[in-house]
Amino acid sequence: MKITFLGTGDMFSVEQHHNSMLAEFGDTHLVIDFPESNAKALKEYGFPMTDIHNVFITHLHEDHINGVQMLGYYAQIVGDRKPQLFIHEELVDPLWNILSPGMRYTTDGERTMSDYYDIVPLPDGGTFELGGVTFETFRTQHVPGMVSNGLLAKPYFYYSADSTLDQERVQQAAADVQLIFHECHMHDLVIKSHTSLQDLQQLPAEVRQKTVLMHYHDEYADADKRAQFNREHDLRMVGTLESFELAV
Ligand SMILES: Nc1ccn([C@@H]2O[C@H](COP(=O)(O)O)[C@@H](O)[C@H]2O)c(=O)n1
Repeated sequence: MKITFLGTGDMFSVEQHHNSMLAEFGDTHLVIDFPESNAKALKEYGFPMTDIHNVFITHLHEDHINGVQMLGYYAQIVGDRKPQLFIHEELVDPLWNILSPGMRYTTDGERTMSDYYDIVPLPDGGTFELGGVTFETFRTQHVPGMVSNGLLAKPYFYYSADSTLDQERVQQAAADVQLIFHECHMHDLVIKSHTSLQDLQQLPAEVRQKTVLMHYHDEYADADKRAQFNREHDLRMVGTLESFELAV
């Protein structure tokens, strides 16, 4: 499995793309979240947007979904196939509420969400399969009351999505995967909906060594700054368009 980060920035990032990850495996792929910055990242990476067929949506903060309208239109107007959207069942209607002002009315009449996307609604803890890989979803501790999901793909990766640290879950998953992709705001303060470096440093050394930090603020858009961080820590930061090869 080849993992490529299409973006690693947080909500306020202007110097790097918003956080999103592409996993390529067998003859298929999955993109986690679809910010508008993915269009540029995919072009830079050389992956045509018309070839994006599978997207998992973690939650509905704008920086994770503000490219979903473009993807739907692009697939229909330039491409020839609707993308599948894997999404928690309680997020389907709220997502259409966000998209519909720009997508309901067309020059060919009214449209619904299923005219643009093949929706795969997932229950709490639901799983889905693509290319022989099972993806297990789980609720994350992001903002109280808000539905937000992470992803576990054994034996490949754990993806925290946006979350405070769920230490028990991370430690349990670490035994089954090669890498833990975990959000980390990298500010020297407490943000109640996100994870700090200090939080992640509480993980055992063998878990930290598998942990890759994503979704951080723009100070670390600078590659030299990340390289210095990576030299000084046992967990490491990933940069936009950086890739990892994960063995079966
Ligand atoms: N510096 C920051 C950045 C974000 N937040 C809170 O995080 C949530 C949005 O994060 P996403 O990346 O999911 O869009 C939201 O609850 C913000 O209030 C913050 O408090 N400080």
